[in-house]
Amino acid sequence: MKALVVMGVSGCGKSSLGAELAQRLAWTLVEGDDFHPPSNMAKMQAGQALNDADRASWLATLGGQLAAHPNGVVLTCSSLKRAYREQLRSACAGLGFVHLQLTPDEARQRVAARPGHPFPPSLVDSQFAALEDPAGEPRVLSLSATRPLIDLAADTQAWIQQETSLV
Ligand SMILES: Nc1ncnc2c1ncn2[C@@H]1O[C@H](COP(=O)(O)OP(=O)(O)OP(=O)(O)O)[C@@H](O)[C@H]1O
Ligand SMILES: O=C(O)[C@H](O)[C@@H](O)[C@H](O)[C@H](O)CO
Repeated sequence: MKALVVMGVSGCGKSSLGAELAQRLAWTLVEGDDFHPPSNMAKMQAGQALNDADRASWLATLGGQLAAHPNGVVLTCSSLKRAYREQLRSACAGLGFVHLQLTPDEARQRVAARPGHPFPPSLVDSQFAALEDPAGEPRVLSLSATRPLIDLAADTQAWIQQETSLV
């Protein structure tokens, strides 16, 4: 496995774990949020949740990013719905997903504690409404997002090794 998506609702820790993993694995880090079209950023800043149409071109761009880094890539991307994950899988065979799970209250607290961040706490509920649990899909690791970052990174690394040795 040379490509991994760190997924989950806003505030779950995608950027934190993604950066840690990219450094440990010496893989390229692709921050999904950096690839939103300006219209998506404007919508979120205005307190409106993104819909399928808003996310479609963004996911296509992110699929291109995965394919562009065959030597190892960690992508941070909410990937809330199964169809979104399928779109990314179709761009990158063998793609793995690490799902950082936390409760709505925990997510709200984390998002509220980040003043200046473009994603408003008022949108957290819409993230949970859109979320389709990836458990049971191929190559998915679900972890509790409230565990220490170094433990999350270590468990993910062990899982990648295990998945890779099965190929
Ligand atoms: N394992 C952890 N334990 C405690 N706090 C954490 C952990 N991981 C991240 N955080 C904190 O939670 C907040 C959100 O983290 P981060 O920005 O990485 O989430 P995110 O999923 O990338 O969010 P978004 O998608 O909204 O950008 C930050 O303040 C971060 O320091
Ligand atoms: O699919 C989505 O609704 C978006 O990707 C959001 O999750 C945000 O981009 C991100 O969490 C903001 O920081």
